[in-house]
Amino acid sequence: MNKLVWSIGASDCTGGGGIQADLHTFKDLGADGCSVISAVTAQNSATVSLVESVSEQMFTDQLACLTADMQAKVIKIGLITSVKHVQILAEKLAEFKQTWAVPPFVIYDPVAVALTGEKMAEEGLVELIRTALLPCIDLLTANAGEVLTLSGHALISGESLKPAALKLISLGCQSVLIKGGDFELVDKIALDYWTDGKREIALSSARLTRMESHGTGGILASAIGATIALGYFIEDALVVAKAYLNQELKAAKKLGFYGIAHLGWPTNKTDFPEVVLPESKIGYELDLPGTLEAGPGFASCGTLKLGLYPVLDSVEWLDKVLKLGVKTLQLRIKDKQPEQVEQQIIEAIALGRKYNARLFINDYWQLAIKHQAYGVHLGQEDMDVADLPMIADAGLRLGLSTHGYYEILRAQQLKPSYIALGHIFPTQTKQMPSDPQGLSRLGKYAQLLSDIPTVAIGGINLERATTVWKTGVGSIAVVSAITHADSPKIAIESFNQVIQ
Ligand SMILES: Cc1ncc(COP(=O)(O)OP(=O)(O)O)c(N)n1
Ligand SMILES: Cc1ncsc1CCOP(=O)(O)O
Ligand SMILES: [Mg+2]
Repeated sequence: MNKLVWSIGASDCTGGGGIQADLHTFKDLGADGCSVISAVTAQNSATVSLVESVSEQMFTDQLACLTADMQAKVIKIGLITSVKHVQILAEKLAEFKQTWAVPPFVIYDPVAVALTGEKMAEEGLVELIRTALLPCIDLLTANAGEVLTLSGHALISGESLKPAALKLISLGCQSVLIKGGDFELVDKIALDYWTDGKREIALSSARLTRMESHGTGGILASAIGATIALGYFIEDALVVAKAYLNQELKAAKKLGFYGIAHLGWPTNKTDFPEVVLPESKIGYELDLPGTLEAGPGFASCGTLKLGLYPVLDSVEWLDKVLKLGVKTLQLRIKDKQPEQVEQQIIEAIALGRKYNARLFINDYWQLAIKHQAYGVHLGQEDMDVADLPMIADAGLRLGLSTHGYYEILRAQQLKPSYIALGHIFPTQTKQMPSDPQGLSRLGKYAQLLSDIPTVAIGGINLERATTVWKTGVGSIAVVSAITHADSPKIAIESFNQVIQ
């Protein structure tokens, strides 16, 4: 897999920022890195004493040499001090996007654009960045000063973030992350806001500072780049990068000057940000769309380990597996009108009660409430339309599907009864819009969710069950491994031997 990130920017002799910190971050997160140096800086914590741009020829040749060897999956741009370099870059990025088999994802962290006229930037640079560079950018990561310089919008309140980001998008970049590292809209909270003009994401973390804070924005952008190069969606990359930076900032406190600990992939749940829900104080201030709100949570399943979890499409199948001792199961009937499934739901619930089993109803949450089911399972799209407080008030358990870090953190805020993680392997049972996540990601998610029941789903069969179980996940959900088995009885017994 190509997981190459190019860092285009300046050398920072402290190693705390610039190309040095970028390459270190890529490697630390498991991506590969190359660099194109635009300028060399002599600086320390007190001053930037000299900045020298490299020649146009040197800048162009570095790009040409790298292109000849291997195209980048992600290009991360940092400090660019020369008008000529911006022109070359804009031309080259347009060419890469048109001619490469896989167009690169381009991130721009507009270091020092707020310092025009000083050592870091030539006259006319900002205007050219606005008109020529921004249209080539997939993700602009900007702090308050950079937002002001590039968009003319001052960030004075939560409400001011969205118009500023939309202004930047109107200049041509595909999406914007406004970083809250250098301004505080909410007491003691570092709030990051992302939008592509359609979706919006806000992430909050306790504000952390370090002795020498230059370079943190670049590290965040590099961590996003590395994570995207590894194949994560943008929303997951934002979450992982913020967790990575939090981890670094905490450790750097102990390291002192320029301290960047580079502690690898973040796994500690206290480093991960909270997803801001629309119905929350900050959500209102940001005017986030949607109705999700953190309530008191859903009834508990009484155990962290839900064990083998067959997902079945008829009452006959439920009856068969209940007789074989299954204790967690789901009725999943797709694409029928409620009146067509109500009788089966009634019978399923009665069977679940008879066998004292944890029976979840997929999708039909109103019928599940009406007939007092043990629980409901909902997907991401279902969550937007279902009345979650009503499900909680009725005392039903709730299981939620998730497909990555961002959805997991958002689901966690809702305090569901379990979180499903999928799909893990290729599956024939359902058309999935994304690639399978694999065991390594499953292990990372399971580690993060050690205090809530987790369920792995998608393409899990007997051969794969042992490695899945070793990730620490609390349950294995299966469809075809039971319904296509020569003997469902032997299949269930064999799964139960793995899941102890
Ligand atoms: C245990 C479990 N995990 C995931 C799913 C998938 O739910 P959803 O995303 O709502 O998709 P459909 O099942 O409705 O197609 C599930 N059903 N059960
Ligand atoms: C419903 C669902 N959601 C994610 S994968 C999946 C199907 C799992 O079926 P199988 O166990 O046959 O791969
Ligand atoms: Mg569903």
